[in-house]
Amino acid sequence: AMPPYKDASALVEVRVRDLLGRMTLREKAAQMAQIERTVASARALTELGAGSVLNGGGSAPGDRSPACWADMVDGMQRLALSSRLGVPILYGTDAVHGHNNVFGATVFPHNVGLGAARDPELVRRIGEATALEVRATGIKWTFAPCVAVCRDPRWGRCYESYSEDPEMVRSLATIVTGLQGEPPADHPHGYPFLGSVREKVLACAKHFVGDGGTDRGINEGNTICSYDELEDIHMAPYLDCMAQGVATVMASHSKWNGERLHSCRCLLTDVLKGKLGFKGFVISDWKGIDKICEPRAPQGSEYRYCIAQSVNAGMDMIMIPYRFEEFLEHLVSLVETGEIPLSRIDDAVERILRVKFISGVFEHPFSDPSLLDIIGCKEHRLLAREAVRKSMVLLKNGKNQKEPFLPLVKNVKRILVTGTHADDIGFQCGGWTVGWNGNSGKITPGTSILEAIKESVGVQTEVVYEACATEATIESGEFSYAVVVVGEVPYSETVGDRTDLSIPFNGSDLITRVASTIPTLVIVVSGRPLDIETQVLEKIDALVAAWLPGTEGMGIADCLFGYQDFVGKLPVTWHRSVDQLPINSGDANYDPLFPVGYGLNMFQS
Ligand SMILES: OC[C@@H]1[C@@H](O)[C@H](O)[C@@H](O)c2nc(CNc3ccccc3)cn21
Repeated sequence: AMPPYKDASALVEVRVRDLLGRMTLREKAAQMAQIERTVASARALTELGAGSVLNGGGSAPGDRSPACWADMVDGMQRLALSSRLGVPILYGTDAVHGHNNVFGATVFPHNVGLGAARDPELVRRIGEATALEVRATGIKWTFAPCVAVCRDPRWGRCYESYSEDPEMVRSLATIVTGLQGEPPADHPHGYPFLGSVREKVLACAKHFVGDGGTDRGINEGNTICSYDELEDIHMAPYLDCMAQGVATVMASHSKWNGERLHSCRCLLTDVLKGKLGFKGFVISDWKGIDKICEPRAPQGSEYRYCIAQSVNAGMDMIMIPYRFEEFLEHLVSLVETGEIPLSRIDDAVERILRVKFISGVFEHPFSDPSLLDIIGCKEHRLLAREAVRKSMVLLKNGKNQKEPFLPLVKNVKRILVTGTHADDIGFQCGGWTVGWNGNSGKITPGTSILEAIKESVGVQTEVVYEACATEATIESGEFSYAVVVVGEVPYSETVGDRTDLSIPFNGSDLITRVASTIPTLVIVVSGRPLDIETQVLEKIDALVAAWLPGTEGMGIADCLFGYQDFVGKLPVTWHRSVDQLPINSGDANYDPLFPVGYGLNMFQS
């Protein structure tokens, strides 16, 4: 007869119990390992039975086409299914603003822009579209949403946070339902959920907990606050994710009052699994356990100790990603010596198997080619365009109260478009796009801001474009107005940590040169507020924060030319000077350049 764990009609917990009972200690330990795709060999997947595979940011197969991805994942699955018990892998990827590693995928605005749009239903629909594009490549798990509450824009991951306001972050946790599907009303609290095998993916709430609150915004740094503050500001969004049946949680590299999250039993086990009742599994971040021995010993050393500390603290799956066999030897040995109780291993594997059974991967282990052409489809790009439009924040509109500068007039004779970010898809997508840190240029199909402006103006209008307008051009006269598009180059994680938030590439200088002669709209393409000096702000006629809009630049033009009004409001404080940081709504003597919630419509000025 068919063993219960292979019986799709059996209860999940019955299947978990049956399979767990058949596994050797080594097979259990292997299920707790997540390895990188470049080391996912037949030995790792068939002989040793690693539980999960991921691609690190930017790591991609072949020409990174959708078909290439699906073939890769299916190939790995076939290897896993040939293991002794035929336990399929869960393949995970960072689809954090669309399926951003895949060439041709729809790239949505990063989270800070969605925070400006403040539309929970829109975010749910983005989750739905993202899930479909991820499933089209045979992948069933994304390391999203990041529910960080960013309290200091010097943090390199500020743009991955919806807002500095925990209530705003909580309201946008609806992406979990978009990604996973809506659990039934009687769904048990904390239990993982997945709606449809074909169209939904497992989500991962990250990074637990306090990643956005580190001192001076230092990535992987130390969040110094009381337990109440940690709970009220940084932990609150996890309740909303769990209420939607989020299947996995990723631990943060950061520390809380000096205690490293990756080995913090209190927060990972007593709070998350105990008090909050989380029944999915907790995964480490990339080489996250390697740092546990610091500062006593260099990261990556004392691996056995790091494994023991982390697993005993409640880590269920380790994103190793390269030292799999070493990990396996140590973990088996640690259980044999009793340094890690077998009951802890059984708890971890039970959680992992529970999520795997829930995900349907036992019944549907392979990709669904019929979904392939949904990647980057028109409908998803229109959804992204709507998100871009709703994320635009109008910060200045006219030099005096009576005459709004926007909407821009379409049928004018001649306009100037200039700035480093006017015609660069890579820049407008930001980090975690095709490459881990993102790139510049035509990295994937999309519409740049310049192309969107050209598409929107009248046929007689001459659009003059120079990345860095020369004096000769500026003085050549007859420009009805200029659009200066400046901002930050793409970055991710620590690479994005800044103490200086001035506009790169001498953006302020370009703005001043243009605005001295021509009526000027400035668009800032950035993952966070940048320094706008008073004299620059006074010189320009209008200012729009575009955040990191992704591939659908038309959404920006929709607002600039008045097809739709501006609805975006600041999700983060726009500081006057970095000397004020950290500065958050609710602070005493809160004196920002623009407060959280600020945003004009085009009739205001
Ligand atoms: O990509 C997996 C995780 C991601 O989900 C986490 O949010 C993030 O903290 C994270 N950082 C890395 C490190 N990525 C990396 C990429 C290229 C070279 C080396 C490391 C991996 N990951």
